[in-house]
This record gives sequence, C-alpha cells and structure tokens, in this order.
Amino acid sequence: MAALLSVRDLAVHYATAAGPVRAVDGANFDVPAGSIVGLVGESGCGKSTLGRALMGVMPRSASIPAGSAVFEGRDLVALSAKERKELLWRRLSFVPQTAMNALDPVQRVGAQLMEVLTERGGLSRQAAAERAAALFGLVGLDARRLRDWPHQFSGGMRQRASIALALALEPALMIADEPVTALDVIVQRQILDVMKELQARLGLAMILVTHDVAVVAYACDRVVVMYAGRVVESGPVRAVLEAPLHPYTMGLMNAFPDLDRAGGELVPIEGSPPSLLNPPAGCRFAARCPFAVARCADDPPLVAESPDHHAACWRVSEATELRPKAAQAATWASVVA
Ligand SMILES: Nc1ncnc2c1ncn2[C@@H]1O[C@H](COP(=O)(O)OP(=O)(O)OP(=O)(O)O)[C@@H](O)[C@H]1O
Repeated sequence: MAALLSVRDLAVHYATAAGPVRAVDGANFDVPAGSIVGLVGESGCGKSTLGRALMGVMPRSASIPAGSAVFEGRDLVALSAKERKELLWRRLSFVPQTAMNALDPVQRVGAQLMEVLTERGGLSRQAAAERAAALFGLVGLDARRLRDWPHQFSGGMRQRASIALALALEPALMIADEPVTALDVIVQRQILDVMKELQARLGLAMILVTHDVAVVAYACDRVVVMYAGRVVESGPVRAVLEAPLHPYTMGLMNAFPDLDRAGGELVPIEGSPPSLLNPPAGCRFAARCPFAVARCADDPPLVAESPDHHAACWRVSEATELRPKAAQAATWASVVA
C-alpha cells in the first residue's frame, strides 16, 4: 500500500552570513496511513526543521533545494500558497513546539476553535459549537473550559487544546513538534495516551518530533532516527528499539531513561553533533562512533536490512555483535570526539 507521506532526498537549508546551514540534507522516510511515526534525534539534528518544512512554516532564510514530500499524491514541496492553504487543517495539521504558539492569548480558547470550524471548515455556528464541545471531550477537556482564556489553562491543558485545534477538521496527518517536552512525566503520559487514542479512534497518522527515545517507545509505531541532517535508521518501533542497527541508535537507547521504569545505567554519547554549516564528509557520526573504521570516510547509503528496517552504516551486517558492546559505558568513553 502506498504510504500517506513519502519523503525522498529532502534537503532544507538556511542561508546565513557564513554560508548555507544544511539542517536537513537528504531525508528519506515514509509515514503509513494511520501510524504514529517518531522523528527522533539530539538537539540540532534537523527534526524541527524537517517538521516545519513539511508544514510549509519556515523562516524566510530557509529553502528546499532538493527532494520531495508526497502526501496523498501531492508533493508538499511544490505546492502553491493557495494549494497549501486548502490542505492545511483539512488534511494536514500542525501542533507547534509550545502550545502557547498555537493559541492566541487574546482570544478565548473556544472562540479559536469556533473560528477554525466555521471559517475554514464551513460549519454553521450551531454545528461548530457542538463539534467544539465534542473535540474538547476527545482530548480530555471539560467543554465548560471552552470559555476560558489560554492563560487560565495549565501547560498540559494548553497542549490538549492545541491538539483539539489541530484535529478540528479531521486531518489525515498531524505533525506535532515536541508535544510533551515541557510537561512533567505524568502529564506527558496523559497527552501521549490522548494521541494514541485519537489515532485508534480516528485513524489519524502523526509525526511526533521528539528528542526523547522514551516518548517514541511509549507512543510510536515507527521511528525515524536523524543525525546531523540525515536519516540514519528507520523502521517499526519494536525492531528499531529492540535490535538497533545503527551505532547512533544504539547510543541513543543507552542515553535515555525509560518512561515506564527507572533504573539501567545511562551512558552518554560523548561529544556533540557536527556543525551543519560544513558537515564532515563520509558518515557524519564517525567522529563519535566507537565502531568507526576506515570505510566510514565514505558516505554510507540508507539501505534496507529487512524490507521494513533501514539503516545507513557500513557495519550494519555486524549489528548483532556490536549491540552488546554499545551497551557498555567503556565502549563510548574510549571515543575522543
Ligand atoms: N533560522 C535558522 N537559521 C540558521 N540555522 C538554523 C535556523 N534554525 C535552525 N538552524 C540550524 O539548523 C540545524 C537544525 O536545527 P533544528 O532546530 O531543526 O534541529 P532539532 O533537531 O529540531 O533541534 P531542537 O530539538 O534543538 O530544536 C541546527 O544546526 C540549527 O542551528
């Protein structure tokens, strides 16, 4: 079955005085209809840039020099402003990084929902009022709170309201940028539960941009791991997290506590991602990788190890032997990045 969204060789650059920052530099992945896909990686690896490029919400300095992102048969990269406007909210919606950005502070929350439903969705005021109450119910908010101002909401409630706003016109795909990052663990789990329930009830697909592997493990069906502007691994969440193929994914797994259980030694990946102004040639992770070999001076392609599990590493066939070594702190401590 064709994917709902197919991203191919997508590049997003920022023009700066020092030259182009290659924030996304050849991203490849699919989002199947009805699935939750986690886009994960450390800060600065290009996840938010990728999410925003798909939504067409980019600063003036950003450009898309190459690639495509075909959503329901249409390339998002090539849409006119008018075509994009028709798609936004109805088929494709966005939950920005902080819920405050989604909500207008000088308008009651319910009025904002009504506006989307009547002006963009063409609903009558009566139908929109009923739908707004139903949407609040769907995301676990009391419909009486529709009369509140955004500042009267807690962080978790604001996040729920911005999800309700994104869902108002029943899109096929919702892109959420770090939807639970600013919230405490209990509220994080509540919001992720709401998202999973919406997926199950509405058949909605989501891209969840996050730096947190625990969030991916808890909420996602699939995962796309990004490093320095590139996709280094992708596949079903169980396959990728239980048997990672790329050393970066192995390292990420060690570096994060689990959302469900504490314990287990956390092993940091030494060093930090390279500057995307002049990214290194070859494998971008090589400088921090305990398993780097001479061949890593060449760029490893993203290849399918099984039909649905891709990785970009020259040593992918040795992953089974490398995994136990990657679980040991000493392995990572030996790298001088
Ligand atoms: N407006 C901009 N102009 C120039 N460079 C930018 C701009 N926005 C982001 N970048 C750079 O692009 C790269 C990718 O940033 P991006 O925010 O997409 O990463 P991220 O993985 O989402 O990180 P974070 O979680 O910290 O937001 C970084 O090197 C960042 O410094």
